[in-house]
Amino acid sequence: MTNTIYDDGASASPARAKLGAKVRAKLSRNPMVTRIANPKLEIFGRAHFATPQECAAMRAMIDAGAEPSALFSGSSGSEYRSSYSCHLDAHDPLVIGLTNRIVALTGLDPTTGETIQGQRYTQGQEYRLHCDYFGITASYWPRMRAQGGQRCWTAMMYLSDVEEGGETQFAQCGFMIPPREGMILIWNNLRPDGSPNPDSLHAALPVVKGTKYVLTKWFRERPWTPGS
Ligand SMILES: O=C(O)CCC(=O)C(=O)O
Ligand SMILES: [Fe+2]
Repeated sequence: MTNTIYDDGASASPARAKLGAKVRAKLSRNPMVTRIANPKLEIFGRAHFATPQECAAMRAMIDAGAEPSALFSGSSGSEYRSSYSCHLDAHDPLVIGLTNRIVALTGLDPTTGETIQGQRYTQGQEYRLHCDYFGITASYWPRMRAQGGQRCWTAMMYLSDVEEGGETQFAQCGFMIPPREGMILIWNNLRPDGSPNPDSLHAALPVVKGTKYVLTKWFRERPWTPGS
């Protein structure tokens, strides 16, 4: 007899649906949070989540730590994501404080959150269309599955305005969001039933003028254990 482990990474999941409902409820009752009305995607925004001083400090952290972005698969070509990125030091007091605030805002379990990633896009740099959830046919999926499973929610904060370009475009949903310093976006990469939502497809459009800085924190369905 073989041991078959049922892989629900690409299907509906009551556990992920429950997680989605919890975060949705928490964000929906926060008067500082706005839901961006769209039938295809659950996405919320909160302006001035971080102060200009905090944003400046985090931009400096990214400038100090930036190295060319690595994509998981490595197969999409170097032009796929041309920004510079780094993992922020999880022991830095500012990073700890911000992480705590993101957790408080969303109600997500802090143990499910990946390390915050900082990214910087200079003129012409972009992050082409992609989904944040994992495809279960990808070579890295078995490892990602063991290390916390699907990415459910994305919290992304703009650390700068951008003079021109650099919008976050949700291509299937017909809208894009211009970067505003201090604003955080939180979206569900899954449908209400916990299955991956292809309409969460998004891109960081090329920066035309100026420099764009963002922080991204992805949350998994289970505690994140990168070392396992
Ligand atoms: O920089 C952006 O606007 C989008 C970033 C993004 O999609 C990500 O970090 O997953
Ligand atoms: Fe993304």
